[in-house]
Amino acid sequence: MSVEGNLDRVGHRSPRARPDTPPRHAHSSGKEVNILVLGYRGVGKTALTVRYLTKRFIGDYNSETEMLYSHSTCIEGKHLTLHIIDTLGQMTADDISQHQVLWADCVIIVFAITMATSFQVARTLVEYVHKISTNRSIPVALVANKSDMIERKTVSDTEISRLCAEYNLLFFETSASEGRTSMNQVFVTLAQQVRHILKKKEKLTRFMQNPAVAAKLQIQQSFRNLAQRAWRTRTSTL
Ligand SMILES: Nc1nc2c(ncn2[C@@H]2O[C@H](COP(=O)(O)OP(=O)(O)OP(=O)(O)O)[C@@H](O)[C@H]2O)c(=O)[nH]1
Repeated sequence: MSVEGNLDRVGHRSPRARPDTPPRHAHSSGKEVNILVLGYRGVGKTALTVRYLTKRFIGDYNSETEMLYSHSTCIEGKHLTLHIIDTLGQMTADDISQHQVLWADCVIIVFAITMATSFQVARTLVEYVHKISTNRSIPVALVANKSDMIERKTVSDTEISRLCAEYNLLFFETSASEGRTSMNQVFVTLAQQVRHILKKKEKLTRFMQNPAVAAKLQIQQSFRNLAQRAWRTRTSTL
């Protein structure tokens, strides 16, 4: 297998095993990005992951094992390691591991434009990921794969747009069999988004740690406490 960058296949699981404890890679460290690939069976999760990593479309993939890949790359001039879990196809949200969603810095949800069921499952997966990750904003990409089979398309653009708008999803149309550029866009855009979110968080932390800001926040809090105490005294005397 020809390999782009430094691809290290670090592990795989036994047939249809549920990996409850994904490997620990530093969460949002800025140097490592954890990417989870979800979607109904046969939509092309492996094909598009392998296409991104190796530039190749093999056509026939082993569906019995879940893979974890570690891939070194350079994005916006920074060296990053992408850890990618290519999951076994999900039939319902019950097939997703909550631990994997919590492990992920970003999620790719794939459906095939030729398979209406895969879009319905994608919606369920989007809802599940949204529910599990409410406290941290993680970028989620919806990927419409098999765009080379446009004549057999059964999912409407209106449905897709509605879902993307509802959950603020990034949207990509891809064909693992026809080209690699679109795969690059998916993985690179997500990694960039993760880095931007991290940068914003770091900026906010630095701002909050500034002594002048801390003092100002403390004064504001004291005023708030005073106001609350005064309100409590007034209501208890009424
Ligand atoms: N025409 C076309 N076929 C594709 C494309 N992507 C994947 N396939 C084919 O679709 C089939 C399923 O692809 P996989 O990558 O194994 O799909 P998967 O989602 O990983 O499947 P599971 O592991 O069973 O969940 C294979 O026969 C692929 O060759 C695509 O973009 N276009």
